[in-house]
Amino acid sequence: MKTYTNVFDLGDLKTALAEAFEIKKDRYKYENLGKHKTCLLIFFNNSLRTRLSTQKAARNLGMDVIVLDVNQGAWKLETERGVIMDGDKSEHLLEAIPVMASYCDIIGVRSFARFESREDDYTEKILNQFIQYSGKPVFSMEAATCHPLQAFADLITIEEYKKKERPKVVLTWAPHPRALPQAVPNSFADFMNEADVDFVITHPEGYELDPKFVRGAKVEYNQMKAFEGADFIYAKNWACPGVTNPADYGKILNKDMSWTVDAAHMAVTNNAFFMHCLPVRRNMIVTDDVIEAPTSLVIPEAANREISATVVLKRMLQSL
Ligand SMILES: CCC[C@H](NC(=O)CCC(=O)O)C(=O)O
Ligand SMILES: NC(=O)OP(=O)(O)O
Repeated sequence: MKTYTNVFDLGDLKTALAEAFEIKKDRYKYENLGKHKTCLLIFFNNSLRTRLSTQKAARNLGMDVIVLDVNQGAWKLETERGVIMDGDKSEHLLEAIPVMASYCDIIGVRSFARFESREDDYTEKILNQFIQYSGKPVFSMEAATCHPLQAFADLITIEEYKKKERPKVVLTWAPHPRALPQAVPNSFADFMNEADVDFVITHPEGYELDPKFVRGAKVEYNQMKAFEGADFIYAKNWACPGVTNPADYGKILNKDMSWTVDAAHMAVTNNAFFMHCLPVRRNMIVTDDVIEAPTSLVIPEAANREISATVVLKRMLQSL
């Protein structure tokens, strides 16, 4: 595995799940694979789960780990080529990437959507420069349009808790005070469309996700109708993806609190499990009673981030 940026990089999902459950049984099974190998984790944005779980995964495999918060301590980076660098940015990505790559064997990158240009975000301009100029295997720790480590952990969680062979899984939009990326819902849809589930996406009009990720999923604008009979509810906020109206890309079009997932929503489901990637804005995305209920999986879901990262890093080490 040379890159991990989307579901297709993982190959057959049943095989990937088998590897995940093997690791879950003994997460140190491959502890010698990463001996004298270094994993560099580069963060352009904040993180708790990804920062901790990916370090743990690298250590499970015997790797050394370096964590760099680009905007805290390193030089501010220019990402545009051809720019006269007379401003506040001291270093260009085109030097920084090969320099950083010289100190490690595998690179993880977190670089959220910037909402300045839909084209720059949806062509993964930053992540692809690391892939192109580092010469090392690169995995996404949430880039502009995808968060595949999260979605793989979500799939593992659904596989562990499902009570039927083909569960109904609903991805629901919910309100948020900020304009958040589409990376998490995009990757969740990416994975659910390849998994053996009955997948439904529900959101207000105007929030249509990119067709590249929606693919054959059913889109239902009536949230309560979408929730009927659901086995899993996956809640997330995202800003306008700019599909219906490109000029609205990155905007907040709606803060309708009737989309907040509460007990009345969960009552029409098939006693569904509740999921969210975290961090979550309580009583915006979901009410306290729903996220604290026995059917809430947000903690085991977050714990599975160690497993998804260990599988991905194992495959990258095996490809060195
Ligand atoms: C794993 C999720 C990371 C990120 N979440 C946020 O930026 C939430 C920030 C906030 O709630 O203020 C997102 O929505 O993509
Ligand atoms: N879910 C997730 O990736 O959390 P962090 O942003 O805290 O890493």
